[in-house]
Amino acid sequence: MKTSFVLPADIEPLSRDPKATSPGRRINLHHSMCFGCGADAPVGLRIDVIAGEGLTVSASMKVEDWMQGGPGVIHGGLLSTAFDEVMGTSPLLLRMPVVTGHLEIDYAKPIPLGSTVQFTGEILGGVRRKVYTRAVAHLGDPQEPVAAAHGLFIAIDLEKHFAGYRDRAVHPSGHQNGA
Ligand SMILES: CCCCCCCCCC(=O)SCCNC(=O)CCNC(=O)[C@H](O)C(C)(C)COP(=O)(O)OP(=O)(O)OC[C@H]1O[C@@H](n2cnc3c(N)ncnc32)[C@H](O)[C@@H]1OP(=O)(O)O
Repeated sequence: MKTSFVLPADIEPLSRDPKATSPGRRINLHHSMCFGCGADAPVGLRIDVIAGEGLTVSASMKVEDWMQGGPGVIHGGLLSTAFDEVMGTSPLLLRMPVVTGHLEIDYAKPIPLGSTVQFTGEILGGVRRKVYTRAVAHLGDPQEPVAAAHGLFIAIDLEKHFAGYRDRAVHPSGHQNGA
């Protein structure tokens, strides 16, 4: 699939953390109200990202009617959100919390409502705090990708990064902190 994404020349291999989620198990370190993965989010993708071997992950997502963009097909921005979730979860195999720094999507074919998108993702390597990832989406035949993505994720200190925002967090009860 064509892409304009270029990996840096100084990219280095990264290693799976020995305590990372075992292959075949859901990576579940995020929170329940997340739009991408949360089970309690009132609207969301509810994507389960499954650890694979090495630095790989997989996921699937049923394309529901509310995800429509063009008539009968998924909205492209929503697909990019799914890629963000799949790739953004993968650095937890390094036991490294990250946020998205840069995301690129290559759309190859329309994705019909009612289909199930299968994602495979992998960590390609890193430079300092930067983690480079790639993911591919297909509808059942891995030889027929419908889209692919590259993501650059930046390692963060979770407490510092979200300091000043946590009082706005919405909880499953529907209440905000302090409300
Ligand atoms: C925790 C579990 C996660 C589970 C799954 C989550 C999936 C969903 C993920 C998301 O959607 S996160 C929400 C969207 N992203 C954000 O809100 C991030 C907003 N941006 C920031 O907070 C800051 O810009 C950021 C933390 C990414 C970086 O700021 P810093 O001040 O900490 O670092 P700095 O600016 O020095 O950048 C660090 C390195 O990244 C590079 N960099 C940063 N942004 C870049 C960019 N956009 N493109 C290319 N490189 C970038 C930067 O050049 C530098 O490279 P070098 O090491 O080579 O100097």
